[in-house]
Amino acid sequence: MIKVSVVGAKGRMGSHVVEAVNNASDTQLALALDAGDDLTQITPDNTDVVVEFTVPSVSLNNVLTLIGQGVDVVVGTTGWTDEKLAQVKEAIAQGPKPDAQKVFIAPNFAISAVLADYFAVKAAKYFESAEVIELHHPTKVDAPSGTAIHTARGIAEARKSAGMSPVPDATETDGGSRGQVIDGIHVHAVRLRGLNAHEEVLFGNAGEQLTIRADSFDRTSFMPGVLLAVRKLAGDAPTGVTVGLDHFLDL
Ligand SMILES: NC(=O)C1=CN([C@@H]2O[C@H](COP(=O)(O)OP(=O)(O)OC[C@H]3O[C@@H](n4cnc5c(N)ncnc54)[C@H](O)[C@@H]3O)[C@@H](O)[C@H]2O)C=CC1
Ligand SMILES: O=C(O)C1=N[C@H](C(=O)O)C[C@H](O)C1
Repeated sequence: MIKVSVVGAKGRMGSHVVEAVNNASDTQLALALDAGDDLTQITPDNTDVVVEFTVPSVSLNNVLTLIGQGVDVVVGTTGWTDEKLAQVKEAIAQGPKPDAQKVFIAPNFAISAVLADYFAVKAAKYFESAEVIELHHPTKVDAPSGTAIHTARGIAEARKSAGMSPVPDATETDGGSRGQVIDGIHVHAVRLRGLNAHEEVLFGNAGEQLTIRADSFDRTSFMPGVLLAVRKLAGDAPTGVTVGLDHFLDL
């Protein structure tokens, strides 16, 4: 049995993870902690893998603490920058198991979203224009979504590798309607009661358009991916920091 502790256990995602861990035949819940709890209760004696779903403002500190505790971590919280990833790598190097520590961060655990992201990167070099629209529930604290940032960066990287010019855009006045520009790709965020987590990637050429859309209607959609990551970390996942569930899929 894989012993799993959950940090952020009272949240929308954390509570689903607690249920998924309790229901799976090869995992058992160790500790379920939330804001105000002492994470140093989590040790290699009681936990094989920690799942962290909290808020972007605290996630880095939680991960650094958990590395210090010598436990492997699956992170679903958003807000990861290159600077934060560098701090995680440094903490691993200075931590109790520099050669064995595993930290896995997924912008999105839903297979639909991971595949949409993958297909978007494949399509990117064939289209002159590309824009990303993410649509979420109105209780989400961050915008744009971590997934949309990841998708935009992937498209930008593919365009750069293909030697493409910037996307065409004749806008002269913009009060914010053109969205946030991430590595040259415009990203738009919608917040609407009734939605859960959705993303559309729009590609355009003269006379044609490709739309790639992923819809997570319910948070249960993330749980197979979370459990896959837990099993990989307890098994043959690489040491160090890995970003993206695509690394654990046969794509
Ligand atoms: N990677 C993925 O597939 C997904 C990622 N997310 C991300 O997961 C994060 C959490 O989302 P939700 O569960 O919807 O948020 P939420 O607000 O429902 O839950 C966050 C939980 O973290 C707790 N928390 C706050 N500070 C804490 C601390 N210092 N230590 C421990 N717990 C603390 C809160 O009390 C709350 O229970 C967000 O960044 C969201 O974007 C959400 C869905 C899927
Ligand atoms: O907050 C959410 O709900 C989600 N957050 C993640 C993100 O920001 O990409 C993943 C998914 O979109 C749901």
